[in-house]
Amino acid sequence: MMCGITGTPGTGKSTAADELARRGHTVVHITDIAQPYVLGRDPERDTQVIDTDRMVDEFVPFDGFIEGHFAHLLPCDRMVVMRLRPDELAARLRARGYEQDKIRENRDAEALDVCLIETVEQFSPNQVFELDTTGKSPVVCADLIEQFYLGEIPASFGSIDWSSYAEGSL
Ligand SMILES: Nc1ncnc2c1ncn2[C@@H]1O[C@H](COP(=O)(O)OP(=O)(O)OP(=O)(O)O)[C@@H](O)[C@H]1O
Repeated sequence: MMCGITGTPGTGKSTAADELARRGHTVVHITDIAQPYVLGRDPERDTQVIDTDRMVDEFVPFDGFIEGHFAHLLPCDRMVVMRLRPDELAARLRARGYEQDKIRENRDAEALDVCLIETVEQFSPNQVFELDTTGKSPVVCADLIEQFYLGEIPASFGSIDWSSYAEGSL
């Protein structure tokens, strides 16, 4: 059983995944396997361009958690989409030193459910768990992810509406 953990940058994916690793689960961070697939840099978006097609083709599934923004492209059995209220997300990205444009792009993507939509397009409803992390500690987030992984809580998504946060001033 391989469970993907995806979400907008800053929602706490790697922090929760590190907690799962501390509990003894096998955890792979996509950032640790992506290097051979880097095609170059997109200066406008200040991000690396990854050959995701080749990465997906060469990926070998395993038992555990695969964490990262592209996890929903991989052959996961279950998917967790981590969410964070957009104003909180913007504050976190500001604290990380992100440029205003990048904060706005990610805040708006979170407000408009971009990651969730991409995930539900790839998986069936009984595979997707949308986790609102707002106000939850990394330990509580890891607890909920673990319970979903073990089948102790059901798939669910679609109850969040943060559209009013999109395109507002920062
Ligand atoms: N549940 C939480 N509560 C409060 N702060 C958190 C929580 N989870 C993560 N953080 C903090 O938020 C920041 C972003 O967390 P993290 O790096 O885990 O996000 P991410 O989704 O993996 O981001 P990226 O996709 O850019 O790697 C870090 O400073 C981290 O300490």
